Amino acid sequence: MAIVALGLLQFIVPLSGPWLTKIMIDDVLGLGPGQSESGWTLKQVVTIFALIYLVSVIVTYIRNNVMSRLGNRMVAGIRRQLYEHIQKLSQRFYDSRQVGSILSRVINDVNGAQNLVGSNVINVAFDLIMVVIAACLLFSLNWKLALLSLWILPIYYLSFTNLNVRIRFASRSVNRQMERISGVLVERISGMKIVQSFNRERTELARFDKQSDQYVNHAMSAQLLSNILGRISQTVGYSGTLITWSVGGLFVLHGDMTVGALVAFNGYLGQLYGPIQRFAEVNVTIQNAMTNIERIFEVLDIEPDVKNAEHPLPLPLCLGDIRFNNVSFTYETELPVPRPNAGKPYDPDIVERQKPPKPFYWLPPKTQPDPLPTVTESRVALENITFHAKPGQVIALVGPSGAGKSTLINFIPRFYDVDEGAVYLDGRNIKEYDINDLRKQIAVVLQENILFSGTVYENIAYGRPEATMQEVYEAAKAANAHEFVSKWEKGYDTVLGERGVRLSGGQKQRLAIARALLKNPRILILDEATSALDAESEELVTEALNNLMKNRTTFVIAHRLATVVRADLIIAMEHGKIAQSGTHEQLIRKGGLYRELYEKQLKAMRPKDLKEMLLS
Ligand SMILES: Nc1ncnc2c1ncn2[C@@H]1O[C@H](COP(=O)(O)OP(=O)(O)OP(=O)(O)O)[C@@H](O)[C@H]1O
Repeated sequence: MAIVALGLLQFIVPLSGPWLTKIMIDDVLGLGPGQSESGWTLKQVVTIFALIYLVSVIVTYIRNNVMSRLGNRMVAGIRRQLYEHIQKLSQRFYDSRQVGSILSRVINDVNGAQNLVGSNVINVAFDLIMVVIAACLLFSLNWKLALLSLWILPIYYLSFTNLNVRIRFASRSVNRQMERISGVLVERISGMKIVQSFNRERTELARFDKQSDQYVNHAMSAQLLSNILGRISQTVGYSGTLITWSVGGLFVLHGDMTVGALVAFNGYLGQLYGPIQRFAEVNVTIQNAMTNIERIFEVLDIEPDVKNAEHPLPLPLCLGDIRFNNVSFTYETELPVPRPNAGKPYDPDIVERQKPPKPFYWLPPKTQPDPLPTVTESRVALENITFHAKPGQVIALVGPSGAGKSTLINFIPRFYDVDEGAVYLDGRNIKEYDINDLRKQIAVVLQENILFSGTVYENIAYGRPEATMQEVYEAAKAANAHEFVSKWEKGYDTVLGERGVRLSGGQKQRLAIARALLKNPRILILDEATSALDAESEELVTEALNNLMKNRTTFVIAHRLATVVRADLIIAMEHGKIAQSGTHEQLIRKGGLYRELYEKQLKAMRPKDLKEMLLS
């Protein structure tokens, strides 16, 4: 409201200027008829001019401030909404996108959208009102001259209609190309060790150059079109002014118009053409921002596929009884495909520019972004999985690589939902529970654990920020992490992560175990560390894990025989199916996949570990 009021006030200056000029020339300077009756003095006119200028400066200052605040707040709101939304999306969303490309939407597209929200659109709206008022005033001053100077506007309209759609297409390519650049860049920067160790810097730079060049090409096409539009509107403006001076001059010479009226007419003509030209200039920014907004909505429109039931059941505390009933699951990954008839070999680094379908538009067309063509690649990962984990049991998942072990554990915290069959927790379908409550009961410790930048304390208390210092110490002690943390000068206030202390694999793992312990979950999901740890670390980690597993239903992707042998239920998987299940003794007796795996691992074991395992 305030902006509109201020915007309206701002009209006073440009609109009253030519009118006062007319009074100045015709009445005060005495160049028009009947000047003696109007009674305007030079002092009065100059004072009004001065007042109007002063108001203009103040109003513009306030308006710009209000607008930038509004723009920034709106953009911050959009960014928050986007982040909130992508947090709700399941792993399916993250499977088919690069981190950099998601980042590009949250950072680059939202920034682009700010250009629209920040200033241009509101200015354009005011400018449009200004154009209408200026046109009315032109007609009131001299309708014949007004008609003459307005006839060229359709040229502008048609060029705008036709060039704009092309600018929009080019802008879409600009943003898509930026997304490709971000995708590759984030991947390569996070994997810089690999790039450097394989001496691939030059190749990577060449790839970056290729992507960048394409970005420049797209951006240049958009700017070229915009430049053409700008020059057309400039030509329209100049032609209008030329017509006014030549025909209006004749009117004045024949006494059909006063000098003041002609000058005022030209002033208003400036207010008519000015906004049109301004619009042409900011057009590329606006079109770009519109495509940024399209892309933000593309993400916001993705329906989360893992979501709460309409009336979710609260789950304050669960027993941890888990039953998989005939669960099947297929990964569906969307892969880009070459555009049909593109005529060039497909290059994943390059976004080809799409051309608008029609050569000529009489009306501004509504264009939707053409989705990039993809093929869906399906991979059956699990078939008919049925088993029962009783509260407090340890379930060991074993099997060759790619058998489906990690996929199986993803359904318990609902990182994905099953395609067929169901997972039951304490006798009810897991989908019936409130998803936040469900996740409160589960802790996940993976092989490659992620710690965030922040202090040791913050990392351990990540799942329970309200935990007391004492609770954090106890969790760290049980996880065998207290000793190494307390040796550091700043102890639990030591900053980890990007600009902080780097941790060894074993230390990371123990902090992740402390984080899980503090959460005190009923269900635990573990992906055991493999050979990455040295003997001493492994011993400490194993002890920590044993502490963590006590009295919880534990699913463990087991790499160590000691865990497997002691498990209450061993599930041996192969090609997405359960090949065998039972206890160690049962499965050894039966023979088959499990015994083969067991014997293979037994041979590879260190004598010390073998002794330990047999004694335990
Ligand atoms: N995000 C994904 N998108 C598509 N396919 C996937 C995805 N994750 C896993 N797969 C496929 O599903 C199958 C099972 O994979 P999964 O990771 O569950 O096996 P795993 O037994 O845990 O293997 P590993 O012991 O090597 O970790 C494999 O064929 C794998 O290629």
